Amino acid sequence: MASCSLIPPASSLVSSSLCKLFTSRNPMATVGLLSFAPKTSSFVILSIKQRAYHESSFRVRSVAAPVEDVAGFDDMVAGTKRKYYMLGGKGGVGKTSCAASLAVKFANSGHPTLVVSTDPAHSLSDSFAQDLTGGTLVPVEGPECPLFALEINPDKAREEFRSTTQKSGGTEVKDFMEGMGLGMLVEQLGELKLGELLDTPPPGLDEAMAIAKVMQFLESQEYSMFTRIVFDTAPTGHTLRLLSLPDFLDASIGKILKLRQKITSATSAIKSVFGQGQTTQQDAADKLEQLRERMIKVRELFRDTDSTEFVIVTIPAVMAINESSRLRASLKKENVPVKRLVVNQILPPSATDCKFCAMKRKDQLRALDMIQNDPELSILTLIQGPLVDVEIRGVPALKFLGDIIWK
Ligand SMILES: Nc1ncnc2c1ncn2[C@@H]1O[C@H](COP(=O)(O)OP(=O)(O)OP(=O)(O)O)[C@@H](O)[C@H]1O
Repeated sequence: MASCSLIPPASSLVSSSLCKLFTSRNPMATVGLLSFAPKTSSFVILSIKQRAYHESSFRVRSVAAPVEDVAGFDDMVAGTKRKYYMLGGKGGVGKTSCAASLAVKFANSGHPTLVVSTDPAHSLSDSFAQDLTGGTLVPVEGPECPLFALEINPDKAREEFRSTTQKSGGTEVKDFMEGMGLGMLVEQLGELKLGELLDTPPPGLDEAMAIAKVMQFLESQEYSMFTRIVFDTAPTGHTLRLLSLPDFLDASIGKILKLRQKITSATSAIKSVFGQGQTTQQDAADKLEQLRERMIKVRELFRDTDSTEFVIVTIPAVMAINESSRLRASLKKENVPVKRLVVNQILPPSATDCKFCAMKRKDQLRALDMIQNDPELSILTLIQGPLVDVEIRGVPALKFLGDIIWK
């Protein structure tokens, strides 16, 4: 008599069907699945037939792409190791409301939590209905466990950095170097146009510097208590540019640092008479090196599947969904882990729709259908957030929204 006993981890539907198929062909066998290699879609089956073990391997032609096993909020809240959640998407879809509600939920679940905004148009203060401005840690009143907010002003972060690096372009150094016959190096320094870089920064630099600033904070003792960090990021375009920025900065800062190496090793005479000039040059170079290192950390943080998750927030509208699909594709290209898609502002069910609501609902259903057929989005765990009839402001409202969305 055929029997099919599965050896863990063979517990999926696919493996159980496969065992049944195997036993129907080998009625005298007792089988178990030994392993499954998703890349090659190969199964190895162990069977016991006539008191002997046999191993057979199968290649399955088409296996549906395994949807990543994502549990709900339980999975997000489990463990005390620090985890980062970045919420991003098109402007106005509800990123801040979702980020703030997630932060409240983490805090109410016992995690000392930090919610950070790196969006130049901050709305955390509006969302919490408390003044959280100032660029430093501000406690949020209301949740059961400590919840702090940090609104980083990207302009200020850039200005701070700029004031130190500017010193390196001082005429004293240039004159001195001309005098030493190193005019060529001065020209090269000029070509780097560091001042201009900071006056008209490439898109994404502001956001990158803001996140770099957060990384700097997070290294300090004061921040060591936080086990959950939620980022309310800038709208999609900024996020995408931010992701490609570290490579650009790495290259340009690398160039500057190489030049510094040249200058400092060019002649020991420069070192001995550089005096103040050398110190400022050194300060600026150190600052640049620090920025470069932080950029690398930011990039690593975004790609660390163990500690970081990027949650895409969208609404059931064609334009927003198209943008989310592009965002997901770009994040995938950059190896940024994405598991969940929040579709916010879905019309709640109603028995008596007015004409406007009926049309709107039809439109939303069409958009939701698009998600199911979108190769980038259909694989994500879908979280539906209802459109609520009051503005979401303040901790009680955020708790209410969080309890609906983060389950
Ligand atoms: N599910 C919802 N039901 C009702 N109103 C909502 C919902 N989600 C968000 N809102 C409201 O929509 C507005 C925009 O939300 P929010 O500021 O969170 O969006 P955002 O994506 O962060 O915007 P921005 O890109 O401008 O920063 C706010 O007034 C907020 O209260």
